[in-house]
Amino acid sequence: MTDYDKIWVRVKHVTKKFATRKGEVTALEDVNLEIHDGQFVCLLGPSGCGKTTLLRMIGGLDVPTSGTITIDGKVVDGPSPKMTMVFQEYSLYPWRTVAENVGFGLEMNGVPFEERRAEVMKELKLVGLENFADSYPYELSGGMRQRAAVARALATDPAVMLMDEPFGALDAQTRNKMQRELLNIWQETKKTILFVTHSVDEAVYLADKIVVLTPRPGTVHEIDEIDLPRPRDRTSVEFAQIRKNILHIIEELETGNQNI
Ligand SMILES: Nc1ncnc2c1ncn2[C@@H]1O[C@H](COP(=O)(O)OP(=O)(O)OP(=O)(O)O)[C@@H](O)[C@H]1O
Repeated sequence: MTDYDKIWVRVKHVTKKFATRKGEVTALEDVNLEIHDGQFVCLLGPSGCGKTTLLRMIGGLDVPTSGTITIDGKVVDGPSPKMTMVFQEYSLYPWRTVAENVGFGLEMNGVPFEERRAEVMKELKLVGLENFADSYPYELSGGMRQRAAVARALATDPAVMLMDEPFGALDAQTRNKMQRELLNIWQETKKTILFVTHSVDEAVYLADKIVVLTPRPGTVHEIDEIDLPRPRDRTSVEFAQIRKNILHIIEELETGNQNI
């Protein structure tokens, strides 16, 4: 059951610096964020503002330079079965069938074949790929591969799905279709989702909370949270109004005016 009061992810005063050949790069500075159970949160921001860096740290693939990230109250100290990541480039194993890819996490967790197959088929049905279980990734279109990647993420029943521009490589039509499908999956599974995008339209369409991350040269990164009405309740007029508000907030953040 979804309980909006429960906080799965808490990011507190997180700063991330990278040492590079040209000196130190501050990718994120003093970022704070909370993600509640069942929320669909979109992390929005221009290229290079630190979206992937934040997602990787939440997923335990990298560590903050300072500050803390907790999942369900425990400090993140590496990848955890509570979180799965879906990347833009699908990351499917080419030598495994779709079913074997989707069941990979379960296989690693020692789930027996019959049980695994049943779970895999359930997830493949959810993403509309039940007739492609025994196909190989190269036999699928880009959209179908991304659906397989979503099914693989869902198969291990994570508390939070971290999605890094998962539809960025798809054509506009397939991208729209995948967005609708993801919303349906979200409503059916009640998963908590943190979805990175640089598209304002995608964020407004998908999210019930948008977090805007904006780099301002020479100063700290700004982050602003906008709580939105549930996507299904929105009319096109509301959509346009929300989009306008978000663009205004981004503009204000970029010019450094905090009085919005
Ligand atoms: N491993 C690394 N080593 C050095 N600098 C890095 C590393 N990873 C990220 N950075 C730097 O940190 C900053 C944020 O990068 P990040 O990839 O998180 O941005 P992003 O918002 O996800 O960008 P995009 O939308 O283009 O994917 C950039 O200046 C980038 O060059």
